Amino acid sequence: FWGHGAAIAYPGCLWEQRQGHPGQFASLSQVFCFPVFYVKRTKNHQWRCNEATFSCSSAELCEQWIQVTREQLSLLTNRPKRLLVYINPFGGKRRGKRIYEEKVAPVFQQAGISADVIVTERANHARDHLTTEANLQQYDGVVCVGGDGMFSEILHGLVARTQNDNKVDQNRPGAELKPCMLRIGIIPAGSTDCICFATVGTNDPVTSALHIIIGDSQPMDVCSVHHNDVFLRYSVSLLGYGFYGDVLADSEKKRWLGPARYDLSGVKAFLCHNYYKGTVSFLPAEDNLGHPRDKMQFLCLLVSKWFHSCVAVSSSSWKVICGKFIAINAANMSCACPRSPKGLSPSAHLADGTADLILVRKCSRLDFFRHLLRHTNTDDQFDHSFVEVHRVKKFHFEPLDPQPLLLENQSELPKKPGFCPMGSAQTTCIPSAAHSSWNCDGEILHHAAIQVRLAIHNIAETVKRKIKLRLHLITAKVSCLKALGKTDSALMTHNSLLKC
Ligand SMILES: Nc1ncnc2c1ncn2[C@@H]1O[C@H](COP(=O)(O)OP(=O)(O)OP(=O)(O)O)[C@@H](O)[C@H]1O
Repeated sequence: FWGHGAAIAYPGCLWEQRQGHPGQFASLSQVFCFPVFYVKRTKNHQWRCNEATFSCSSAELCEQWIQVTREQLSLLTNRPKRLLVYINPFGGKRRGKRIYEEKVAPVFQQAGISADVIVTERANHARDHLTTEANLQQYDGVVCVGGDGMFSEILHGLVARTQNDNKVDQNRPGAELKPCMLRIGIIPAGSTDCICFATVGTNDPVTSALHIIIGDSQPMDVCSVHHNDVFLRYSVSLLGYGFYGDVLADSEKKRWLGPARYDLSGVKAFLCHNYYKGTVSFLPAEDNLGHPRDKMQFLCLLVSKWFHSCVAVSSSSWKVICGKFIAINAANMSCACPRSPKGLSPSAHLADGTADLILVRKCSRLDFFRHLLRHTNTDDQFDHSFVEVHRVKKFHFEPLDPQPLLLENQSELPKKPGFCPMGSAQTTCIPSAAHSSWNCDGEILHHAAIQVRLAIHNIAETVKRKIKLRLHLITAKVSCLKALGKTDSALMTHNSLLKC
């Protein structure tokens, strides 16, 4: 079972089974069996839970197998045993609770995972609970049942809690933030679920549950967004000004429409064809971190980056671009979703300490349509004279005209009841036609002028963790075979696994 997937749970029971031969009377014989549940990869990156039944000729051998398997599984320390689950009952088509109860809870139970479930009662309930109340010591991870907005809420809660516990002031622009020790699992139950799609490759609750059970992990970069040295929010996927900001701002007024609101607001923003004047300045990433138009495969680049990151490469200097922009997008990850399987920036990486800054300058409506259309097919969306893309470590945006009214110490314009910003001394502005708003992972930021920098990233840890997991698997199988006296097979497994 190691070859095709990883064993996830086994009740370790023995039972009697009737055996017969075709055309003969079924004879009653005692066979000792034990089931092993394992992950099977199906099409489109989806995973399913399968069961294999192993039979042994004697009870002792069966017991021995169960014990050895149990011991080996207990060595896989990256698998969670206790989880804290937050369900947004209002995300997407409002099916979060049902999805969890019908598709996820049974698999967790089968894998012996205990879960404390909190169904949120208001926006930011999960964030506040994580920041102040939750006893995080007793959990191996936090699970988000909802969409990108809910994920962002949980991320903010966890990051804030980690900084508070480590006495780091997250509001200070240059603060060295501490990475979070707890992992966040995502069960897709929102409208777009872009973060789940970009990390797992599909929006399927059972697949996500299985990834959580076997302890898969994928570190991510987290960007911090400030306005005049005041902290606004963190971002892990998309920061979009202009087109994507306008789509979000309009779609928030149509929440009652469900996921269809994005289509309607998208068409409206496209027909409005607004452009915004301003200055973008950015610090380009080092050359060894690749370019957004590279066609290199994700994993190869990730590993090569890890090696290259050991070599000191001098940083370039800041670059400044002024102009009229239809869209300014910063993608921390590909931002792929079912409608745009390649995403906004197909070769953006999840944990390399950079973001891809995409500038779409003022162009005709038809040209912009051609650019948008390329997000849905295999053509290169950057291959237009009015589009430029840079891999960056930091960037600032300043609108040409200063924003009109700033109301000190008031909360940001509410996106929905109960929404309040993360920063302490917030300043608020009223959006005007000369300015768009920023779409920060699906949340609106009304400040046009922002400063963005990569705040947390830990690529070396990923690679280390993956190597460690592989070694565990090899040793587990070899020990199983040795325990059963199959030394030759153990040696063969050891050699063949080491080769791959
Ligand atoms: N009980 C609740 N009542 C109202 N709002 C909530 C509640 N729980 C969470 N929220 C808020 O709902 C917002 C949207 O939730 P979520 O991201 O799950 O769904 P979505 O917006 O439909 O999906 P997506 O973000 O993928 O487009 C989140 O920003 C979250 O803060």
